[in-house]
Amino acid sequence: MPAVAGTKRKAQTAIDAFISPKKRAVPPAATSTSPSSAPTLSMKEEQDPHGPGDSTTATADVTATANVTAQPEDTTPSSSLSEWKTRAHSRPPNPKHSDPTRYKDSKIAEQNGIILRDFYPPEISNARARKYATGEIERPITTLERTIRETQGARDAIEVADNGCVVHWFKSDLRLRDNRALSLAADKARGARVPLICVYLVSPQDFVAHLMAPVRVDFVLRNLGDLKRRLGELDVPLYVETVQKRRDVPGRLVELCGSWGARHVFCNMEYEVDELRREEGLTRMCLQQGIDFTVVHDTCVVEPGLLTTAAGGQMSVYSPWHRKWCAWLKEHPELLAEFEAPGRNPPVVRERYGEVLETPIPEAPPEKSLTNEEKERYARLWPVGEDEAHARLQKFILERIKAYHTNRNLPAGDHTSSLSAHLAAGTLAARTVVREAFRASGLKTITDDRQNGHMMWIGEVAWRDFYKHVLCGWPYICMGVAFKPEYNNIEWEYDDEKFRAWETGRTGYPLIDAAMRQCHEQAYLHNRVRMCVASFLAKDLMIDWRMGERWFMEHLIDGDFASNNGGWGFSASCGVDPQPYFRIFNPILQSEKFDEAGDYIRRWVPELRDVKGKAIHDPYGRGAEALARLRGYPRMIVDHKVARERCLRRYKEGIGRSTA
Ligand SMILES: Cc1cc2nc3c(=O)[nH]c(=O)nc-3n(C[C@H](O)[C@H](O)[C@H](O)COP(=O)(O)OP(=O)(O)OC[C@H]3O[C@@H](n4cnc5c(N)ncnc54)[C@H](O)[C@@H]3O)c2cc1C
Repeated sequence: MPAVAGTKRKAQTAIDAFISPKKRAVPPAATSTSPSSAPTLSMKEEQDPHGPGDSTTATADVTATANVTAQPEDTTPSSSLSEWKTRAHSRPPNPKHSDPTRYKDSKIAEQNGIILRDFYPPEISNARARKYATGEIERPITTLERTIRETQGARDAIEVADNGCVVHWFKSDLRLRDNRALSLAADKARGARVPLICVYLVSPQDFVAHLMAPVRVDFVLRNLGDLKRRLGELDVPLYVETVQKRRDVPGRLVELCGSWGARHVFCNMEYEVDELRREEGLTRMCLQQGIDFTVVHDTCVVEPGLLTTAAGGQMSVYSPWHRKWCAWLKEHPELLAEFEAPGRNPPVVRERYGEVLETPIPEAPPEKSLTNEEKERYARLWPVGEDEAHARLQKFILERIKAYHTNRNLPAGDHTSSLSAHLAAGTLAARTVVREAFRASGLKTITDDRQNGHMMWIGEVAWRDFYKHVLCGWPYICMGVAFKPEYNNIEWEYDDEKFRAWETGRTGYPLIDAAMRQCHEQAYLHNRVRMCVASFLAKDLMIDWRMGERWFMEHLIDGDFASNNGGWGFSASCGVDPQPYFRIFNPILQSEKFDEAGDYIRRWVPELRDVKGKAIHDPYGRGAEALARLRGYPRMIVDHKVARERCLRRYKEGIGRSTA
């Protein structure tokens, strides 16, 4: 990893925790210069012919390398449950997918829209998942880090062309301030007295494969508009292009670099399996074309892999991990140092790259577009841009962070930061928010003190780091299976009617219904109610948690694979450091405890607005039946007591089954 001026950074040891015992020989460095045609990423012969290593969601157990091509062709998206289920899968079956040592028989997951077979093979087998956990199969981050090391010398030898430029590739880091890769790119450009050019490639297939909600696509595109304007003020072009097939994204990037005379591309690392594999392939592919592709850690405060047990093992329990996270920051305060934003480009940029400066931001692809009404509503609710993100952060720190430890669990009112959409899109860095909250705390060190609002909040941001660390260490969670393999044997329900009641907020449990309706309206939910609705789907309805995981991704403005998978795993008890399976949220008690006065329910469930007192939590059971019936509020679709017993039985049976 290149060092960054003013911020001592060390990356290599970080990765040692993930390095598998197997080491490959160093391949000879390629030295050719500018590309004549766009290369594409490809698959090894052992890989799935239907998809490249990819995705932020139910991903393939496949590995992309440079120089081959393979990608799914058809990606017609579908968003409703019935569409998922009626979808015809015309592809001929792949015999490898019936190999039980690699893959499970995925019919149920496929038919219920959990595994997108247009992009990915079936979910992997438990035995194969364990091989990732032990490092027997090399983890994608290990492969990428190894490739970075192996190519370092050859990449360092590449010089900036006299009439060229340096490129920063934006992905989920849509900001100028405190952006590590952008800062490195700007440094390089300044040192060589050449312009900095920025690029963002819109990939509709990635939006579909990664289940990106239309509202999140809209948020990204609106942010790109703001980013382009801000960069434009510095004469830095932001080139945005839609690349229809995601397999063409790497090749197109290389092609653009060739046409701009760029021999250096910088970007920040994303930790989902597809992205790690794509970047690994790109590092080699670029080198073959004489381009130095530099991918660096940025999205976490403490990068994945740095924190291990005393014996060097991976950590899967949050509390001890968090204590280490705090200690690490005490020892390495430079991790909170701000990266410098880019300065003005030299005037030559207008002459040479004038056309790039003028390119527009494309519309959302049709399958991910919003109605005009939705566009206006979300633009009002979720203004974009890094200035907005910083203003939100400062307001939260000034007004609410102090009481965060006492109020954070209350969904009514405004007690949390609502910064998750900005952290997911990268308009704000996690490092920035931790630095600012720490500064405001007036404390000398960051601690795990849960009685202090500032520290409690920083601890929540640490959960975000934790789940990304888990994703790197146990990459099979990207492959359609639970963190805890034995929980893959639980018998789930696939009941359309009940799922529909859940997603439309008509379960008859007021808190659950309020939450789901808020999600439709705002594309956002408070953490407490996320846990409640997730627990209700998985434990009261016994519906496969992965259907809820998908639904969240397709509806949230802050959809983030690692945090979403972590949250669902926590609530359904099959994830990393979850609540025990026998702890089953009682939706009425949760309602009484966290929305005592019923304000949250009354806001989102208008049928119950006039219900008085405690009846708000259970109108049919507590004397408000006539009013609830009159207003058309449904009766409970399951009896919690009965559902609880069924859940305990199913979990026990599932966990007790063979885990092969
Ligand atoms: C089932 C379920 C699904 C979830 N899906 C997502 C998701 O797709 N994207 C997402 O960003 N968060 C997700 N979360 C975590 C959490 O609910 C949200 O981050 C939080 O509610 C966002 O609101 P806020 O910004 O006001 O958070 P604050 O309370 O202000 O917290 C500050 C930041 O810390 C991070 N954070 C807080 N809690 C968590 C947590 N439990 N796990 C990981 N990061 C956390 C977020 O980045 C958040 O913006 C999920 C939680 C559950 C239980």
